Amino acid sequence: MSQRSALALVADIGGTNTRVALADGEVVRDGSIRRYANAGFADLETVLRRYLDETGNPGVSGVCVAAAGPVRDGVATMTNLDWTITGTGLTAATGAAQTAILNDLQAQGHALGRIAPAHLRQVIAGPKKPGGAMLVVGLGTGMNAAPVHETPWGRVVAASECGHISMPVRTDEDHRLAKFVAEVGPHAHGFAGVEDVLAGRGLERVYAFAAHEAGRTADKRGAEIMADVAAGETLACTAAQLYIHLLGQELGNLALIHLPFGGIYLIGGVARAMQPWFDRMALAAHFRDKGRFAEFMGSFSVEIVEDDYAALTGCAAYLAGGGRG
Ligand SMILES: Nc1ncnc2c1ncn2[C@@H]1O[C@H](COP(=O)(O)OP(=O)(O)OP(=O)(O)O)[C@@H](O)[C@H]1O
Repeated sequence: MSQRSALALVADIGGTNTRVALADGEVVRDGSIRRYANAGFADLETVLRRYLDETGNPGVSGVCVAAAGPVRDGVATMTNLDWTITGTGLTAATGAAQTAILNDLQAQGHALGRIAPAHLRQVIAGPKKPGGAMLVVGLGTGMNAAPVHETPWGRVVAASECGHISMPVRTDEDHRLAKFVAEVGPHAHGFAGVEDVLAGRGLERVYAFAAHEAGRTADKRGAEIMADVAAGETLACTAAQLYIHLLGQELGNLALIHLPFGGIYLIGGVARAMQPWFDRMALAAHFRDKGRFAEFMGSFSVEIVEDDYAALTGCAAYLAGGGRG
């Protein structure tokens, strides 16, 4: 990839929703963003063709997509959706010769520094070192994270699949939850990964576990659980407290692995839904609960990104920068 695109198509493909836009160089065109529910489409190519039809078929010379799944040898496999994305498919759907496929968290990493301050809200206070490493953590249909490093050769955003490492286990209750998630709860698959407790369905599993512990059976969707939390319903509050304990633990683990002194950024639908409860349910205390490293944990700032379209900005920046990093 060496050419710069005049007009590019950018897309963020989550497990539930796909957002599509046009970009002039590194700037997402005002008013061009459209959102599609994946359930209504057979594949990404159909979504992109629909978008281009709806926008009068503007010629695009480049396309960059951010996919919620691993990208290997230029092919993305969606983790929570039966779609595979290839450069050939993108060219066939859009006519663009220049294609790039990123993991969605990598795209989010390329957006950092380009997000309007009004879309950022600090949820754990701490210093932010200019030029320091940063970390993006996504809590949506899936969970993942990507470290962001500024180098003399430009920005490098490393891909990972850290949503599929073991969930944090600190207390006896966490042990029981891990066993429940791996063996008993909804969608049990013999393993209790971070995504299994922290993504959208993760919150629902944590709620099912709280019910199980109370000798009940309960099955509720995330938005219903959060409405119950707002209403002060005991089971939902117990689940939210456990969720925030796990989130704090895991964010602390990731901070110690990557040392993001430039800031930690939370994105995704579940992060935004949970955010009003972070202070009341002591996210910062759980984050800093690292024994003799408790004070050190004060070196990190955590912010929520309230812009649901930041990955599109990241795709545009990546493509305009020549597709490196
Ligand atoms: N108010 C809410 N309370 C709890 N969970 C919610 C709420 N709103 C959305 N969610 C959950 O957020 C998830 C969707 O988040 P988001 O829109 O960030 O997903 P996505 O971009 O499609 O997913 P991903 O990129 O992680 O695959 C779903 O699991 C949904 O259940």
